[in-house]
Order: sequence, then C-alpha cells, then structure tokens
Amino acid sequence: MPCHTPIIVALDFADAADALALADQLNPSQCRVKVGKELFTSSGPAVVDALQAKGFEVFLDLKFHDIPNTTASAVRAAAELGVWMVNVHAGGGRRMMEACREVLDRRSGARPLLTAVTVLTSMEQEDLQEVGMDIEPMVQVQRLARLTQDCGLDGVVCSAREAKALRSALGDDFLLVTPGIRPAEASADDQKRIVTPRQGLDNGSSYLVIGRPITRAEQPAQALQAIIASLAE
Ligand SMILES: O=C(O)c1cc(=O)[nH]c(=O)n1[C@@H]1O[C@H](COP(=O)(O)O)[C@@H](O)[C@H]1O
Repeated sequence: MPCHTPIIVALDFADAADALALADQLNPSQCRVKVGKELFTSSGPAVVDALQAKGFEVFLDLKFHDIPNTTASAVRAAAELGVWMVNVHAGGGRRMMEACREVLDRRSGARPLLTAVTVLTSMEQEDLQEVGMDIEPMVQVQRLARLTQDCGLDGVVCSAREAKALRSALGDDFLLVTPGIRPAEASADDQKRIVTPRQGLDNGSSYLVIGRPITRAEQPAQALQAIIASLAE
C-alpha cells in the first residue's frame, strides 16, 4: 500500500509485541515506520518482517558506523531484509559511505534508500565542543551533507532547522530526513534542535521522523491524524 504522507513513525519500543500493537493502530497509507536500535536488538529481523507483512515500509535506523567493510556488509544485510531505507553515520567518512553505496549498486533487485546521519538532533553546540568540534551544528551538518552527496548516497538525516540551507545547496533530489519534530504543544524530551511538523515541510524536509508525540500519546492514531491535518493548514 503506497504511503501518501511524509511521516515516519519511530517505533521505539522494548519488544515486538508493543511495537506491533502500536503499528496495528496505524495505517500504512498514512505513515512509514522506523525500527531502531532498541527494538531491533530485542526482536531482530522478525519484527521487520512482521511490519512489512502488515504493509508498512520500514526505515531500519541502526546508524551503522564502523570500518568500510563491516559497515557495507551490514548495509547489504539490511537490503536483504527488504527494508525501504537504511542509514549510516556520515562521520564514518568517505570510504565508508562509498563502500555502502557500492554494495547497494551491485544488487540486482530492489535496493533500500541509503541515508547518512549528520549531527544528531539531540546535540547542540556545547555537545559538539565537548567532543572536540568547536563548530556550530549548522556548519558541521552542511559539511557532512555535502560529503554524503558526493559519495552518492540518497540523502541525510538532519534537523529540519538545517533543511532550508541544505535544500538550496544540495538540490531537490537529495533526501532530507528530519527527526526532532515536535508539535507546538509537545515536550521536547531529549531533543535539542526541534521544529514543528509544518515548519519542517516548509523548510524542505522530505520525511518527518516522529516518535514519542505519536507513540506515547493516549490515542496514537488521533495524534497522527492531528499531525497530518497540521501539514495541510
Ligand atoms: O536517525 C534517526 O532516526 C535519528 C537521528 C537524529 O539525529 N535524531 C533522532 O532523534 N533520530 C531518531 O528519531 C527518533 C525521534 O524520536 P522522538 O524524539 O521520540 O520523536 C528516535 O528514534 C531517534 O533514534
């Protein structure tokens, strides 16, 4: 069932039962879903298969970051699961990202979209400074996004705060996948560089990754509907 919205719901749950129970309240024509480190570590490929069997396109968000051979092999394994998108950390560098793209280029069948995380949306300038990067997040995001595009990947994961500048610098075909999305009234949680869903789209985001504002809502389906409605306002 093709999905008609840019929303990717982050299924950050401890186990497959909880993730699938939430997915059952959602409609695959209205959102894609994301399987991240917690859920994949507890439940493995079976939960990806189960979500795909329900008709969802799956973003496998494991943010691979390792030497080129190891990372490319992991991306190949993700492609074999039939996922819609897989990601790596752009900080792994050119040779790592090129090895990942090449492994997908060699595939004969369908291949997932390959994106790279720039600077985590939970980080701000002070956090970068502490890890030795005396630089504004925007500057580092732009640098890594240019490198990612140069390596032939499909797009980056960044904050929608950076989306406007990246869209004009990198063109319309480059995917901008943006977590750190918060409706105006929602709690920021551990996110720092946040943007509302509507502003994210206006800034040029291709996909909005949204977790807790939907998954921890009393009525997740209604929370999703409200966000979809806000996109059209
Ligand atoms: O790669 C990601 O999806 C990601 C990158 C990033 O920079 N920030 C970020 O929050 N994410 C993921 O996006 C989701 C955001 O969830 P909420 O903060 O609950 O909306 C989580 O699953 C994160 O792992």
